[in-house]
Amino acid sequence: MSSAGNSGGQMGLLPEGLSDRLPPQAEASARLARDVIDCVSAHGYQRVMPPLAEFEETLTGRLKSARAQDLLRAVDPVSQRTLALRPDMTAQVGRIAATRLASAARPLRLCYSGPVLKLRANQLRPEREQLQVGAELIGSDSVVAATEIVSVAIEALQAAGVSGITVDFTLPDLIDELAADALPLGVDEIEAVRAELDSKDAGGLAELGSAAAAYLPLIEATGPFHAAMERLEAIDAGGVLASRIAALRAIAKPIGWDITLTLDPTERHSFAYQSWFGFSIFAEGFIGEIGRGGSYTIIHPDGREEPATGFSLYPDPLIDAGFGRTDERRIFLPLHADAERAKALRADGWRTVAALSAGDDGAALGCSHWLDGDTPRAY
Ligand SMILES: N[C@@H](Cc1c[nH]c[nH+]1)C(=O)O
Repeated sequence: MSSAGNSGGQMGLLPEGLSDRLPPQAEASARLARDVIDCVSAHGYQRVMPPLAEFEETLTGRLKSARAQDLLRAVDPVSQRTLALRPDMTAQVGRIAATRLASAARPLRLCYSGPVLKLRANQLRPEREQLQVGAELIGSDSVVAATEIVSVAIEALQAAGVSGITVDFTLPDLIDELAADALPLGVDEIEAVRAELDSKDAGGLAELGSAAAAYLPLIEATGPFHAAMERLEAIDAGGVLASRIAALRAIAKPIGWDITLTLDPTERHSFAYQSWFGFSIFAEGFIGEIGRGGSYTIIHPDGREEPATGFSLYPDPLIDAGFGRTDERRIFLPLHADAERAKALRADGWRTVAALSAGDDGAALGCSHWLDGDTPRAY
């Protein structure tokens, strides 16, 4: 969120990582979220508004393989149960899809926008509260579903004025799949191999022994999409890899030439519930990802599993950089200005700022114009 919020004299007024959005960024934030939601809605995604907090177990138990999370928790004096503030709305949408909308027709397209909260900030993003805007396609994790989600995510960012977009494809469950058969690893070895792959440490990986060293070529299969895909193809790991390679190529195919595509097959996302397909979105000039997405599995109350695919954008850095702002025309209305004329100006897109007393100063109140009789005049 805005650095303006916690800077200077405000230091210490709010807990670390939480800040106010002030004008004009608060409005820019709302406008940008609206632009993204409008774009997603135009593709048939209907809005849901889950609550800010819910029982901890419903936040963590609905998505398969969700990692135990650092959550901001409180004991609810009403139910005597532990509540948690949401760190992510995808799990909430999963709960809605598995319960109240369990019998709605599939595929079910839902979208959302709202704040999410992390217990701890990281260096890249010092803010603990972030705006999250996203869409979930429930009932499918097919190539067609993934293609739709990736293209809607890109279109939504473009609708918000973002250019220079890079999409980085990942294969979240690849290590588990390979370890189970083609490149076998013991259960206790998997985490060590993952850690070395996370840090792209070829030396460390080789030191783990010959079974782990079989994963070395995956480190090389990283970078610009087509070259990295060729290196991935050269790895002989049977059907697991072949089907994923074909799927990634199919998803990549319709993506516009103006989008940079990269591959990082072993990259892990923070929430770690993605199944076969994942992606991160970056924009030129911004450090860190501004969106993530992928396929995942929702667990219904009866144990049934349902595939889904979705994305979430985190637009705060865009707002800090001035996206979402418009040139607003503010006009000062002196005392006793004509109310009908003022109404007509508002209908024409002006923002009117009415004097409450003779001493009010329109220019100091941010107006570029004042109403002189019937005529707007520049200060
Ligand atoms: N909510 C996920 C992204 C996602 C949405 N749907 C599926 N994955 C995240 O923020 O990392």
